[in-house]
Amino acid sequence: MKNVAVILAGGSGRRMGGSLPKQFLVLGGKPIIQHSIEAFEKNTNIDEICIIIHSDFIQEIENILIEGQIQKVKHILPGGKERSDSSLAAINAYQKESNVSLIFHDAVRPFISQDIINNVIQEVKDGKSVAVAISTVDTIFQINEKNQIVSVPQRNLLRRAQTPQAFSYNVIKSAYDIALNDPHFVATDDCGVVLKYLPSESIFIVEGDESNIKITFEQDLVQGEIILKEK
Ligand SMILES: Nc1ccn([C@@H]2O[C@H](COP(=O)(O)OP(=O)(O)OP(=O)(O)O)[C@@H](O)[C@H]2O)c(=O)n1
Ligand SMILES: C[C@](O)(CO)[C@H](O)COP(=O)(O)O
Repeated sequence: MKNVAVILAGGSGRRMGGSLPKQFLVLGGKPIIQHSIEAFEKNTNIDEICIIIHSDFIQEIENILIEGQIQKVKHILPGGKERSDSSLAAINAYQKESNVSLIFHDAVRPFISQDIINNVIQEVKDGKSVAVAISTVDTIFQINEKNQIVSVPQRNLLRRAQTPQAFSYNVIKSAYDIALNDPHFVATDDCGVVLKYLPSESIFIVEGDESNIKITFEQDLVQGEIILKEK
Protein backbone atom coordinates (compact mmCIF):
# COMPACT_ATOMS: atom_id res chain seq x y z
CA MET A 1 0.00 0.00 0.00
CA LYS A 2 1.33 3.42 -0.99
CA ASN A 3 0.51 6.14 1.56
CA VAL A 4 0.09 9.51 -0.12
CA ALA A 5 -0.20 12.68 1.96
CA VAL A 6 -2.37 15.24 0.17
CA ILE A 7 -1.59 18.74 1.42
CA LEU A 8 -4.62 20.90 0.69
CA ALA A 9 -3.39 24.45 0.12
CA GLY A 10 -5.73 25.68 -2.59
CA GLY A 11 -7.55 28.21 -0.39
CA SER A 12 -7.19 31.98 -0.40
CA GLY A 13 -7.58 32.66 3.34
CA ARG A 14 -10.50 35.08 3.19
CA ARG A 15 -11.05 34.97 6.98
CA MET A 16 -7.40 35.83 7.62
CA GLY A 17 -7.40 38.69 5.11
CA GLY A 18 -4.26 40.10 3.48
CA SER A 19 -2.97 39.60 -0.04
CA LEU A 20 -0.88 36.48 0.64
CA PRO A 21 -2.81 33.24 1.32
CA LYS A 22 -2.35 32.33 5.00
CA GLN A 23 -0.48 29.09 4.20
CA PHE A 24 2.48 31.29 3.15
CA LEU A 25 2.52 33.42 6.31
CA VAL A 26 5.58 32.80 8.45
CA LEU A 27 5.48 31.08 11.84
CA GLY A 28 8.71 30.34 13.69
CA GLY A 29 10.74 31.51 10.70
CA LYS A 30 9.04 29.26 8.11
CA PRO A 31 5.92 29.47 5.94
CA ILE A 32 3.01 27.64 7.61
CA ILE A 33 2.76 25.19 4.71
CA GLN A 34 6.44 24.29 5.06
CA HIS A 35 5.83 23.04 8.62
CA SER A 36 2.98 20.85 7.30
CA ILE A 37 4.99 19.49 4.37
CA GLU A 38 7.99 18.74 6.60
CA ALA A 39 5.84 16.78 9.06
CA PHE A 40 4.87 14.34 6.28
CA GLU A 41 8.32 14.42 4.65
CA LYS A 42 9.94 13.15 7.83
CA ASN A 43 7.33 10.50 8.57
CA THR A 44 8.70 7.15 7.41
CA ASN A 45 5.19 5.75 6.82
CA ILE A 46 4.46 8.37 4.16
CA ASP A 47 5.65 7.35 0.71
CA GLU A 48 4.67 10.36 -1.35
CA ILE A 49 3.29 13.89 -1.04
CA CYS A 50 0.85 15.66 -3.35
CA ILE A 51 0.35 19.41 -2.94
CA ILE A 52 -2.78 21.21 -4.11
CA ILE A 53 -2.27 24.93 -4.68
CA HIS A 54 -3.63 27.77 -6.79
CA SER A 55 -1.59 27.98 -10.01
CA ASP A 56 -0.43 31.54 -9.09
CA PHE A 57 1.61 30.10 -6.19
CA ILE A 58 3.42 27.14 -7.76
CA GLN A 59 6.74 29.01 -7.76
CA GLU A 60 6.38 29.73 -4.01
CA ILE A 61 5.87 26.01 -3.41
CA GLU A 62 8.88 25.11 -5.51
CA ASN A 63 11.01 27.54 -3.51
CA ILE A 64 9.81 25.95 -0.27
CA LEU A 65 10.64 22.46 -1.54
CA ILE A 66 14.18 23.56 -2.30
CA GLU A 67 14.55 25.43 1.00
CA GLY A 68 13.23 22.46 3.01
CA GLN A 69 15.11 19.84 0.92
CA ILE A 70 11.80 18.04 0.38
CA GLN A 71 12.12 14.81 -1.63
CA LYS A 72 8.71 13.15 -1.44
CA VAL A 73 6.59 15.60 -3.45
CA LYS A 74 5.48 13.90 -6.69
CA HIS A 75 2.62 16.20 -7.72
CA ILE A 76 1.87 19.92 -7.42
CA LEU A 77 -1.65 20.36 -8.75
CA PRO A 78 -4.01 23.30 -9.19
CA GLY A 79 -6.85 23.37 -6.68
CA GLY A 80 -10.45 24.33 -7.19
CA LYS A 81 -12.96 26.84 -5.86
CA GLU A 82 -14.02 24.74 -2.87
CA ARG A 83 -11.97 22.53 -0.58
CA SER A 84 -13.77 19.51 -2.04
CA ASP A 85 -12.65 20.56 -5.56
CA SER A 86 -9.08 20.54 -4.29
CA SER A 87 -9.53 17.06 -2.76
CA LEU A 88 -10.95 15.93 -6.09
CA ALA A 89 -7.86 17.16 -7.94
CA ALA A 90 -5.78 14.74 -5.86
CA ILE A 91 -8.26 11.92 -6.28
CA ASN A 92 -8.16 12.33 -10.07
CA ALA A 93 -4.36 12.38 -10.09
CA TYR A 94 -4.16 8.89 -8.57
CA GLN A 95 -6.83 7.29 -10.75
CA LYS A 96 -4.40 5.06 -12.61
CA GLU A 97 -2.54 3.76 -9.57
CA SER A 98 -3.56 0.76 -7.52
CA ASN A 99 -3.26 0.11 -3.81
CA VAL A 100 -3.07 3.73 -2.71
CA SER A 101 -4.39 5.42 0.40
CA LEU A 102 -4.94 9.18 0.41
CA ILE A 103 -4.25 11.07 3.63
CA PHE A 104 -5.79 14.54 3.32
CA HIS A 105 -4.29 17.27 5.48
CA ASP A 106 -5.04 21.00 5.72
CA ALA A 107 -1.86 22.91 4.83
CA VAL A 108 -2.85 25.34 7.58
CA ARG A 109 -2.57 22.75 10.40
CA PRO A 110 1.21 23.06 10.75
CA PHE A 111 1.57 21.37 14.16
CA ILE A 112 0.43 17.90 13.19
CA SER A 113 2.39 15.41 15.32
CA GLN A 114 4.25 12.31 14.16
CA ASP A 115 2.20 10.24 16.63
CA ILE A 116 -1.08 11.30 15.04
CA ILE A 117 0.21 10.58 11.52
CA ASN A 118 1.44 7.15 12.66
CA ASN A 119 -1.87 6.34 14.36
CA VAL A 120 -3.77 7.32 11.22
CA ILE A 121 -1.53 5.15 9.03
CA GLN A 122 -1.92 2.22 11.43
CA GLU A 123 -5.69 2.32 10.90
CA VAL A 124 -5.72 3.03 7.17
CA LYS A 125 -3.26 0.16 6.68
CA ASP A 126 -6.00 -2.15 7.95
CA GLY A 127 -8.33 -0.78 5.26
CA LYS A 128 -10.25 1.55 7.57
CA SER A 129 -11.38 5.10 6.87
CA VAL A 130 -9.98 7.46 9.49
CA ALA A 131 -10.66 10.91 10.91
CA VAL A 132 -8.67 12.80 13.50
CA ALA A 133 -10.78 14.56 16.12
CA ILE A 134 -10.81 15.84 19.69
CA SER A 135 -13.50 16.17 22.32
CA THR A 136 -15.22 19.47 22.97
CA VAL A 137 -15.19 21.31 26.28
CA ASP A 138 -17.97 23.59 25.08
CA THR A 139 -21.55 22.49 24.75
CA ILE A 140 -22.48 22.66 21.05
CA PHE A 141 -25.84 24.09 19.95
CA GLN A 142 -27.44 23.16 16.69
CA ILE A 143 -29.32 26.21 15.41
CA ASN A 144 -31.69 27.02 12.56
CA GLU A 145 -31.64 29.82 9.98
CA LYS A 146 -33.42 32.13 12.48
CA ASN A 147 -30.53 31.73 14.96
CA GLN A 148 -32.68 29.68 17.35
CA ILE A 149 -31.43 26.57 19.12
CA VAL A 150 -33.01 23.43 17.71
CA SER A 151 -31.00 20.84 19.63
CA VAL A 152 -28.27 20.37 22.20
CA PRO A 153 -26.49 17.15 21.18
CA GLN A 154 -25.08 14.96 23.97
CA ARG A 155 -21.61 16.47 24.46
CA ASN A 156 -19.71 13.26 25.20
CA LEU A 157 -20.66 12.02 21.74
CA LEU A 158 -19.42 15.16 19.97
CA ARG A 159 -15.95 15.59 18.50
CA ARG A 160 -14.21 18.51 16.81
CA ALA A 161 -12.86 17.46 13.42
CA GLN A 162 -9.20 18.00 12.59
CA THR A 163 -7.06 16.56 9.82
CA PRO A 164 -5.58 14.24 8.56
CA GLN A 165 -8.54 12.32 7.19
CA ALA A 166 -7.51 9.13 5.40
CA PHE A 167 -9.19 6.65 3.09
CA SER A 168 -8.24 3.84 0.80
CA TYR A 169 -8.40 5.13 -2.76
CA ASN A 170 -11.49 3.18 -3.81
CA VAL A 171 -13.52 4.48 -0.87
CA ILE A 172 -12.83 8.17 -1.43
CA LYS A 173 -13.13 7.85 -5.20
CA SER A 174 -16.50 6.06 -4.96
CA ALA A 175 -17.84 8.63 -2.50
CA TYR A 176 -16.86 11.57 -4.73
CA ASP A 177 -18.21 9.84 -7.86
CA ILE A 178 -21.63 9.64 -6.22
CA ALA A 179 -21.38 13.15 -4.73
CA LEU A 180 -20.65 14.68 -8.12
CA ASN A 181 -24.05 13.51 -9.33
CA ASP A 182 -25.74 15.45 -6.53
CA PRO A 183 -26.61 18.98 -7.76
CA HIS A 184 -26.75 20.13 -4.11
CA PHE A 185 -23.32 18.76 -3.19
CA VAL A 186 -21.48 20.85 -0.57
CA ALA A 187 -18.85 19.64 1.90
CA THR A 188 -16.56 21.18 4.50
CA ASP A 189 -14.43 18.05 4.83
CA ASP A 190 -13.84 14.67 3.18
CA CYS A 191 -15.39 12.59 5.97
CA GLY A 192 -18.67 14.38 5.32
CA VAL A 193 -18.50 13.23 1.70
CA VAL A 194 -17.90 9.59 2.63
CA LEU A 195 -20.52 9.63 5.39
CA LYS A 196 -23.22 11.09 3.15
CA TYR A 197 -22.54 9.30 -0.12
CA LEU A 198 -21.09 6.00 1.10
CA PRO A 199 -23.01 5.50 4.36
CA SER A 200 -22.05 1.83 4.64
CA GLU A 201 -18.41 2.84 5.16
CA SER A 202 -17.46 3.26 8.86
CA ILE A 203 -15.08 6.09 9.68
CA PHE A 204 -12.97 5.54 12.79
CA ILE A 205 -11.66 8.29 15.04
CA VAL A 206 -8.00 8.72 15.90
CA GLU A 207 -7.44 11.07 18.84
CA GLY A 208 -6.09 14.45 17.75
CA ASP A 209 -4.56 17.06 19.98
CA GLU A 210 -5.25 20.65 20.98
CA SER A 211 -2.09 21.88 19.31
CA ASN A 212 -3.19 20.61 15.88
CA ILE A 213 -4.93 23.94 15.30
CA LYS A 214 -6.18 25.26 11.98
CA ILE A 215 -4.77 28.71 11.31
CA THR A 216 -7.92 30.55 10.30
CA PHE A 217 -7.96 34.02 11.91
CA GLU A 218 -5.17 36.48 12.74
CA GLN A 219 -5.24 35.56 16.44
CA ASP A 220 -4.37 31.96 15.52
CA LEU A 221 -0.92 33.20 14.49
CA VAL A 222 -0.30 34.32 18.07
CA GLN A 223 -1.41 30.93 19.38
CA GLY A 224 0.77 29.29 16.73
CA GLU A 225 3.89 31.08 18.00
CA ILE A 226 3.05 29.96 21.56
CA ILE A 227 2.66 26.33 20.44
CA LEU A 228 6.00 26.51 18.61
CA LYS A 229 7.77 27.83 21.74
CA GLU A 230 6.29 24.99 23.82
CA LYS A 231 7.44 22.33 21.34
N1 LIG B 1 -10.66 25.71 -2.48
C1 LIG B 1 -9.94 25.34 -1.44
C2 LIG B 1 -10.24 25.82 -0.16
C3 LIG B 1 -9.44 25.41 0.90
N2 LIG B 1 -8.39 24.59 0.69
C4 LIG B 1 -7.48 24.26 1.78
O1 LIG B 1 -8.17 23.62 2.83
C5 LIG B 1 -7.58 23.95 4.08
C6 LIG B 1 -8.64 24.39 5.09
O2 LIG B 1 -9.37 25.47 4.53
P1 LIG B 1 -9.55 26.91 5.17
O3 LIG B 1 -8.94 26.99 6.52
O4 LIG B 1 -10.99 27.27 5.03
O5 LIG B 1 -8.67 27.80 4.19
P2 LIG B 1 -9.15 28.94 3.20
O6 LIG B 1 -10.22 28.43 2.30
O7 LIG B 1 -7.90 29.45 2.58
O8 LIG B 1 -9.70 30.05 4.22
P3 LIG B 1 -11.06 30.89 4.14
O9 LIG B 1 -12.19 29.87 4.24
O10 LIG B 1 -10.99 31.80 5.32
O11 LIG B 1 -11.05 31.61 2.82
C7 LIG B 1 -6.56 25.06 3.82
O12 LIG B 1 -5.26 24.53 3.92
C8 LIG B 1 -6.90 25.53 2.43
O13 LIG B 1 -5.80 26.02 1.68
C9 LIG B 1 -8.12 24.10 -0.58
O14 LIG B 1 -7.18 23.33 -0.76
N3 LIG B 1 -8.90 24.49 -1.62
C1 LIG C 1 -11.42 19.75 7.49
C2 LIG C 1 -11.57 20.69 8.64
O1 LIG C 1 -10.33 21.26 8.97
C3 LIG C 1 -12.05 19.92 9.84
O2 LIG C 1 -12.22 20.76 10.92
C4 LIG C 1 -12.54 21.81 8.33
O3 LIG C 1 -13.81 21.29 8.06
C5 LIG C 1 -12.08 22.70 7.17
O4 LIG C 1 -13.02 23.73 7.03
P1 LIG C 1 -12.63 25.07 6.29
O5 LIG C 1 -13.83 25.94 6.29
O6 LIG C 1 -12.18 24.64 4.91
O7 LIG C 1 -11.52 25.67 7.10
